Amino acid sequence: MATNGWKENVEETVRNIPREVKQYSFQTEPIPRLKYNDPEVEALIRNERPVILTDTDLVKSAQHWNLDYLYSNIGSGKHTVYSSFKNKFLYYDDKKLPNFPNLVLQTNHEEMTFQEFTEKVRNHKTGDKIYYLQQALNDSVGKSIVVDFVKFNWSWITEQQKKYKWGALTSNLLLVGMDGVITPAHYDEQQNFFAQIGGYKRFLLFDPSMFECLYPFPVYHPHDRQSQVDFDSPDLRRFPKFQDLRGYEAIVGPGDVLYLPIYWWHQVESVPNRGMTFSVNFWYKSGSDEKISYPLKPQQKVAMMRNIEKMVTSAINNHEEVPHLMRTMVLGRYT
Ligand SMILES: CCC[C@@H](CC(=O)O)C(=O)C(=O)O
Ligand SMILES: [Zn+2]
Repeated sequence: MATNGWKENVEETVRNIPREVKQYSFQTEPIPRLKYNDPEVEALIRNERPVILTDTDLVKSAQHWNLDYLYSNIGSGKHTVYSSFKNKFLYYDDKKLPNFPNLVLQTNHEEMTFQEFTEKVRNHKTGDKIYYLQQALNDSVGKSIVVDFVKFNWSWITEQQKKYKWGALTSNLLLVGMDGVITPAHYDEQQNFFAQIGGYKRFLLFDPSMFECLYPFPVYHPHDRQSQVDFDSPDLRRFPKFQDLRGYEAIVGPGDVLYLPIYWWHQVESVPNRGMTFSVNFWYKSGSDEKISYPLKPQQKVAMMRNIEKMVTSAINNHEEVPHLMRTMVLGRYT
């Protein structure tokens, strides 16, 4: 069975790819790339610092997943597929759309079988929409996919979950992207072991303290947790602190697992002209801090700001009044 890159020299490829990816206005430094049993790994994960782990065999049983194999084996269930005329797939929460009836969305999503998705990919011509399948792996998939899934290195990842006192595994998202798809900068409220199965992805990561440089949409907005800043053409009048942004960067290839800490911002780009990408993420609820220690960590301040925004929005009972109240509270008083 053709494997999609597991036979390549991933180390050498990830060393050479940086020349192929987009350059942005901000500086980045490399994310450490270590063997899973390197003594440094534990301190990095315990301190919620990102690290790329090699040789975990976490998803080695899926090394043969490619379009043909999934077409023939994933079954006839429906999958959520996002489509866009551009390459950016800015996430939105459907439940918050009613607040913004005039919001222009760059993408929309539809349910289709993997076979329908494959047809769209195979018949794609320049100028057509591009597609990004993003589907939680569940028991609707075919038997051989279940077998591959069961053979993931669950003993290793469950050992990590226990060691770092994380909460429950909430989902495994299967991500199948066409060449060059981009998930713009956002943060998630879960710990994430991001496993790359096929193709190469470039990760740009930013510490939770970069919240003030990335200007997320309001909590009640469909694009909650996503940055308002267009990295390709930043509006520095509205978002001046974007000029102070500093980040981390790395390429992940087949077999790599990125530990993506909760609340860390990330932008993810399928490396252009290297074909489709196949990934599975492992999202875990974060553990509860035994005791609060001061000063608070940046991620704790983000959680606090989110709670304040949620409380104000709910108490004032009209999201259109929130901006004025927030400005009244801060301008001229805390500025
Ligand atoms: C919907 C999730 C997309 C993924 C990024 C990517 O691979 O495009 C991500 O952001 C994450 O795993 O947290
Ligand atoms: Zn994410």
